[in-house]
Amino acid sequence: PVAWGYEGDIGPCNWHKYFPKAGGKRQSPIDIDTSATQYDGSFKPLRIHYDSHMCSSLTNNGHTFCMSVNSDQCNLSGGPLEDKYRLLQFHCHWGSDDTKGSEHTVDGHQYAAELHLVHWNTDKFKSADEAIEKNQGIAVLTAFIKAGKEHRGWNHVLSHFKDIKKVQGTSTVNEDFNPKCLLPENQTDYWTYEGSLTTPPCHESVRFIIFKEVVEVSSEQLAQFRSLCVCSSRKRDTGEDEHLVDNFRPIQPLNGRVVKASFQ
Ligand SMILES: NS(=O)(=O)c1ccc(S(=O)(=O)NCc2cccs2)s1
Ligand SMILES: [Zn+2]
Repeated sequence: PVAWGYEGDIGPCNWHKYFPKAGGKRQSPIDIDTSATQYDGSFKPLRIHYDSHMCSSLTNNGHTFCMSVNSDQCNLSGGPLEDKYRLLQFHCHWGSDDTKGSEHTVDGHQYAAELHLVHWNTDKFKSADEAIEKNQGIAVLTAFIKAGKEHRGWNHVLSHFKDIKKVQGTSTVNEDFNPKCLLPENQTDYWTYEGSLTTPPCHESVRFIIFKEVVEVSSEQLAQFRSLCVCSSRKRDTGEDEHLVDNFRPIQPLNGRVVKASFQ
Protein backbone atom coordinates (compact mmCIF):
# COMPACT_ATOMS: atom_id res chain seq x y z
CA PRO A 1 0.00 0.00 0.00
CA VAL A 2 1.09 3.56 -0.73
CA ALA A 3 2.15 5.59 2.32
CA TRP A 4 0.30 8.87 2.85
CA GLY A 5 0.24 11.43 5.64
CA TYR A 6 -0.53 15.02 6.54
CA GLU A 7 2.86 16.67 5.97
CA GLY A 8 5.77 16.76 3.51
CA ASP A 9 5.95 14.82 0.26
CA ILE A 10 3.23 12.33 1.30
CA GLY A 11 0.93 15.16 2.46
CA PRO A 12 -2.51 16.22 1.12
CA CYS A 13 -1.14 18.27 -1.81
CA ASN A 14 0.36 15.10 -3.31
CA TRP A 15 -2.37 12.57 -2.50
CA HIS A 16 -3.82 12.87 -6.04
CA LYS A 17 -0.62 11.41 -7.53
CA TYR A 18 -1.33 7.95 -6.11
CA PHE A 19 -5.02 8.41 -5.23
CA PRO A 20 -6.58 10.06 -8.32
CA LYS A 21 -10.00 10.52 -6.68
CA ALA A 22 -8.34 13.08 -4.36
CA GLY A 23 -8.36 15.47 -7.34
CA GLY A 24 -12.10 14.99 -7.97
CA LYS A 25 -14.96 17.48 -8.11
CA ARG A 26 -16.84 16.53 -4.92
CA GLN A 27 -14.06 16.32 -2.33
CA SER A 28 -14.22 16.83 1.45
CA PRO A 29 -13.83 18.65 3.77
CA ILE A 30 -15.30 22.04 2.82
CA ASP A 31 -15.96 25.39 4.46
CA ILE A 32 -19.65 25.84 5.33
CA ASP A 33 -20.56 29.41 4.30
CA THR A 34 -23.72 29.75 6.39
CA SER A 35 -24.94 32.65 4.22
CA ALA A 36 -25.03 30.33 1.19
CA THR A 37 -26.70 27.26 2.74
CA GLN A 38 -30.21 26.38 1.53
CA TYR A 39 -32.96 25.33 3.96
CA ASP A 40 -34.58 22.05 2.90
CA GLY A 41 -37.95 21.52 4.59
CA SER A 42 -38.37 18.05 3.08
CA PHE A 43 -35.99 16.25 5.47
CA LYS A 44 -37.64 13.69 7.76
CA PRO A 45 -36.35 13.43 11.35
CA LEU A 46 -32.92 11.76 11.62
CA ARG A 47 -33.26 8.26 13.13
CA ILE A 48 -30.13 7.29 15.08
CA HIS A 49 -30.59 3.91 16.80
CA TYR A 50 -27.45 2.56 18.49
CA ASP A 51 -27.42 -0.20 21.06
CA SER A 52 -24.70 -0.21 23.72
CA HIS A 53 -24.16 -3.97 23.97
CA MET A 54 -21.84 -4.04 21.02
CA CYS A 55 -18.35 -5.31 21.49
CA SER A 56 -16.02 -2.94 19.72
CA SER A 57 -12.28 -2.64 19.34
CA LEU A 58 -10.17 0.50 19.43
CA THR A 59 -7.12 0.76 17.17
CA ASN A 60 -4.44 3.33 16.42
CA ASN A 61 -4.10 3.07 12.62
CA GLY A 62 -1.35 5.66 12.44
CA HIS A 63 -3.75 8.31 11.07
CA THR A 64 -6.29 8.45 13.91
CA PHE A 65 -7.84 6.23 16.57
CA CYS A 66 -10.61 4.07 15.18
CA MET A 67 -13.39 2.47 17.24
CA SER A 68 -14.69 -0.27 14.99
CA VAL A 69 -18.21 -1.47 15.72
CA ASN A 70 -19.65 -4.79 14.70
CA SER A 71 -23.28 -4.52 15.64
CA ASP A 72 -26.16 -4.82 13.19
CA GLN A 73 -28.20 -3.00 15.80
CA CYS A 74 -26.51 0.37 15.20
CA ASN A 75 -28.46 2.00 12.42
CA LEU A 76 -29.01 5.44 10.88
CA SER A 77 -31.82 6.52 8.54
CA GLY A 78 -34.10 9.47 7.84
CA GLY A 79 -32.99 13.08 7.43
CA PRO A 80 -31.57 13.46 3.89
CA LEU A 81 -30.97 9.69 3.60
CA GLU A 82 -33.08 7.48 1.31
CA ASP A 83 -31.69 4.21 2.68
CA LYS A 84 -30.71 2.55 5.97
CA TYR A 85 -27.05 2.78 7.03
CA ARG A 86 -25.13 0.72 9.61
CA LEU A 87 -22.41 2.07 11.92
CA LEU A 88 -18.98 0.78 10.83
CA GLN A 89 -16.57 2.82 12.95
CA PHE A 90 -15.98 6.19 14.51
CA HIS A 91 -12.81 8.28 14.76
CA CYS A 92 -11.69 11.88 15.13
CA HIS A 93 -9.44 14.53 13.58
CA TRP A 94 -7.61 16.99 15.82
CA GLY A 95 -4.80 19.56 15.97
CA SER A 96 -1.53 20.20 17.79
CA ASP A 97 -3.34 22.80 19.94
CA ASP A 98 -6.94 23.81 20.71
CA THR A 99 -7.05 26.46 17.93
CA LYS A 100 -7.15 23.94 15.04
CA GLY A 101 -8.07 20.33 14.30
CA SER A 102 -11.47 20.10 12.64
CA GLU A 103 -11.67 19.21 8.94
CA HIS A 104 -14.82 21.15 8.04
CA THR A 105 -14.93 24.85 8.97
CA VAL A 106 -17.94 27.10 9.53
CA ASP A 107 -17.64 30.61 8.07
CA GLY A 108 -13.87 30.04 8.10
CA HIS A 109 -13.82 29.01 11.80
CA GLN A 110 -11.85 25.85 12.58
CA TYR A 111 -12.73 23.88 15.74
CA ALA A 112 -10.35 21.94 18.00
CA ALA A 113 -11.49 18.54 16.70
CA GLU A 114 -14.14 16.75 14.62
CA LEU A 115 -15.92 13.45 15.31
CA HIS A 116 -16.86 11.17 12.38
CA LEU A 117 -19.35 8.32 12.87
CA VAL A 118 -19.01 6.32 9.63
CA HIS A 119 -22.02 4.31 8.35
CA TRP A 120 -22.48 2.18 5.19
CA ASN A 121 -25.61 1.66 3.08
CA THR A 122 -26.97 -1.79 3.91
CA ASP A 123 -30.00 -1.41 1.62
CA LYS A 124 -27.90 -0.96 -1.55
CA PHE A 125 -24.66 -2.85 -0.81
CA LYS A 126 -23.54 -6.20 0.60
CA SER A 127 -20.40 -5.01 2.43
CA ALA A 128 -18.75 -1.85 3.72
CA ASP A 129 -15.81 -2.40 1.38
CA GLU A 130 -18.20 -2.34 -1.57
CA ALA A 131 -20.18 0.66 -0.26
CA ILE A 132 -17.03 2.70 0.39
CA GLU A 133 -16.45 3.16 -3.34
CA LYS A 134 -20.04 3.81 -4.47
CA ASN A 135 -22.21 6.92 -4.62
CA GLN A 136 -24.57 6.98 -1.60
CA GLY A 137 -22.47 4.20 -0.07
CA ILE A 138 -21.35 6.07 3.07
CA ALA A 139 -23.01 8.48 5.53
CA VAL A 140 -20.84 10.25 8.10
CA LEU A 141 -22.49 11.86 11.17
CA THR A 142 -20.19 14.70 12.15
CA ALA A 143 -19.87 16.78 15.33
CA PHE A 144 -17.49 19.64 16.00
CA ILE A 145 -15.55 19.57 19.28
CA LYS A 146 -14.27 22.59 21.24
CA ALA A 147 -12.33 22.97 24.48
CA GLY A 148 -14.61 23.57 27.48
CA LYS A 149 -16.09 21.44 30.20
CA GLU A 150 -15.13 17.78 30.65
CA HIS A 151 -17.15 15.23 28.66
CA ARG A 152 -17.79 12.10 30.80
CA GLY A 153 -18.77 9.97 27.77
CA TRP A 154 -15.44 10.53 26.10
CA ASN A 155 -13.64 9.09 29.15
CA HIS A 156 -14.98 5.62 28.22
CA VAL A 157 -12.94 5.90 25.02
CA LEU A 158 -9.95 7.82 26.38
CA SER A 159 -9.47 5.29 29.22
CA HIS A 160 -8.29 2.81 26.54
CA PHE A 161 -5.75 5.14 24.94
CA LYS A 162 -2.80 3.85 26.98
CA ASP A 163 -3.30 0.49 25.22
CA ILE A 164 -3.19 2.04 21.73
CA LYS A 165 -0.46 4.64 22.16
CA LYS A 166 1.64 2.85 19.56
CA VAL A 167 0.45 2.25 16.00
CA GLN A 168 -1.43 -0.99 15.38
CA GLY A 169 -2.15 -1.10 19.12
CA THR A 170 -5.63 -2.54 19.69
CA SER A 171 -7.85 -2.61 22.73
CA THR A 172 -11.20 -4.34 23.17
CA VAL A 173 -13.97 -2.16 24.57
CA ASN A 174 -16.59 -4.31 26.33
CA GLU A 175 -18.22 -1.92 28.76
CA ASP A 176 -21.72 -0.59 28.15
CA PHE A 177 -20.78 2.25 25.84
CA ASN A 178 -23.19 3.89 23.42
CA PRO A 179 -21.47 6.24 20.92
CA LYS A 180 -24.70 8.23 20.77
CA CYS A 181 -23.50 9.90 24.00
CA LEU A 182 -20.77 11.62 21.95
CA LEU A 183 -23.31 13.53 19.84
CA PRO A 184 -24.73 16.97 20.70
CA GLU A 185 -28.15 17.23 22.39
CA ASN A 186 -29.66 19.04 19.40
CA GLN A 187 -29.86 16.42 16.62
CA THR A 188 -32.44 18.25 14.53
CA ASP A 189 -30.24 21.15 13.33
CA TYR A 190 -27.58 20.04 10.83
CA TRP A 191 -25.99 20.84 7.46
CA THR A 192 -25.63 18.17 4.79
CA TYR A 193 -23.85 17.85 1.44
CA GLU A 194 -22.35 15.22 -0.85
CA GLY A 195 -18.57 14.77 -0.57
CA SER A 196 -15.79 12.24 -0.16
CA LEU A 197 -13.68 10.27 2.28
CA THR A 198 -11.30 12.89 3.71
CA THR A 199 -8.42 10.41 3.62
CA PRO A 200 -7.01 8.38 0.73
CA PRO A 201 -8.49 6.77 -1.37
CA CYS A 202 -10.85 9.81 -1.12
CA HIS A 203 -13.75 7.91 -2.74
CA GLU A 204 -16.63 10.28 -3.63
CA SER A 205 -19.16 8.13 -1.80
CA VAL A 206 -20.00 10.18 1.31
CA ARG A 207 -23.10 12.05 2.45
CA PHE A 208 -21.94 14.29 5.32
CA ILE A 209 -24.45 15.22 8.05
CA ILE A 210 -22.85 17.91 10.25
CA PHE A 211 -24.55 18.98 13.50
CA LYS A 212 -24.74 22.70 14.19
CA GLU A 213 -24.37 22.31 17.98
CA VAL A 214 -20.73 21.99 19.09
CA VAL A 215 -19.72 19.37 21.70
CA GLU A 216 -17.44 20.41 24.56
CA VAL A 217 -14.58 18.34 25.94
CA SER A 218 -11.89 19.55 28.37
CA SER A 219 -8.48 20.74 27.22
CA GLU A 220 -6.99 17.80 29.14
CA GLN A 221 -9.18 15.37 27.18
CA LEU A 222 -8.08 17.02 23.91
CA ALA A 223 -4.46 16.61 25.05
CA GLN A 224 -5.12 12.87 25.41
CA PHE A 225 -5.98 12.68 21.69
CA ARG A 226 -2.47 14.06 21.05
CA SER A 227 -0.86 11.41 23.26
CA LEU A 228 -1.16 8.81 20.47
CA CYS A 229 2.03 8.08 18.57
CA VAL A 230 2.32 8.15 14.80
CA CYS A 231 4.40 5.02 14.36
CA SER A 232 6.16 2.50 16.53
CA SER A 233 9.61 2.89 14.97
CA ARG A 234 10.05 6.46 13.74
CA LYS A 235 11.67 8.74 16.30
CA ARG A 236 12.35 12.43 16.04
CA ASP A 237 16.10 13.17 15.94
CA THR A 238 15.69 14.03 19.62
CA GLY A 239 14.72 10.39 20.24
CA GLU A 240 11.21 11.65 21.06
CA ASP A 241 8.15 9.66 19.94
CA GLU A 242 6.35 11.40 17.06
CA HIS A 243 2.85 12.29 18.30
CA LEU A 244 -0.24 12.02 16.08
CA VAL A 245 -1.48 15.61 15.61
CA ASP A 246 -2.89 17.85 12.83
CA ASN A 247 -4.52 14.85 11.12
CA PHE A 248 -7.00 17.07 9.24
CA ARG A 249 -7.17 17.56 5.46
CA PRO A 250 -7.29 21.16 4.17
CA ILE A 251 -10.68 22.35 2.87
CA GLN A 252 -11.47 21.52 -0.77
CA PRO A 253 -13.25 23.48 -3.55
CA LEU A 254 -17.06 23.41 -3.39
CA ASN A 255 -17.31 23.28 -7.24
CA GLY A 256 -20.91 24.49 -7.26
CA ARG A 257 -22.22 22.13 -4.61
CA VAL A 258 -24.96 23.52 -2.34
CA VAL A 259 -24.91 22.78 1.39
CA LYS A 260 -28.46 22.09 2.61
CA ALA A 261 -29.67 23.02 6.11
CA SER A 262 -32.33 21.18 8.11
CA PHE A 263 -33.17 24.44 9.92
CA GLN A 264 -34.05 28.02 8.94
N1 LIG B 1 -12.57 10.87 7.49
S1 LIG B 1 -13.76 10.07 6.79
O1 LIG B 1 -14.83 9.85 7.74
O2 LIG B 1 -14.14 10.73 5.58
C1 LIG B 1 -13.21 8.49 6.37
C2 LIG B 1 -12.07 8.14 5.73
C3 LIG B 1 -11.92 6.73 5.54
C4 LIG B 1 -12.97 6.01 6.04
S2 LIG B 1 -13.22 4.29 6.01
O3 LIG B 1 -14.02 3.97 7.16
O4 LIG B 1 -13.84 3.98 4.79
N2 LIG B 1 -11.83 3.49 6.08
C5 LIG B 1 -11.00 3.49 4.91
C6 LIG B 1 -11.34 2.35 3.98
C7 LIG B 1 -11.84 1.14 4.32
C8 LIG B 1 -12.00 0.28 3.19
C9 LIG B 1 -11.65 0.85 1.98
S3 LIG B 1 -11.16 2.46 2.30
S4 LIG B 1 -14.10 7.06 6.72
ZN1 LIG C 1 -12.79 11.28 9.37
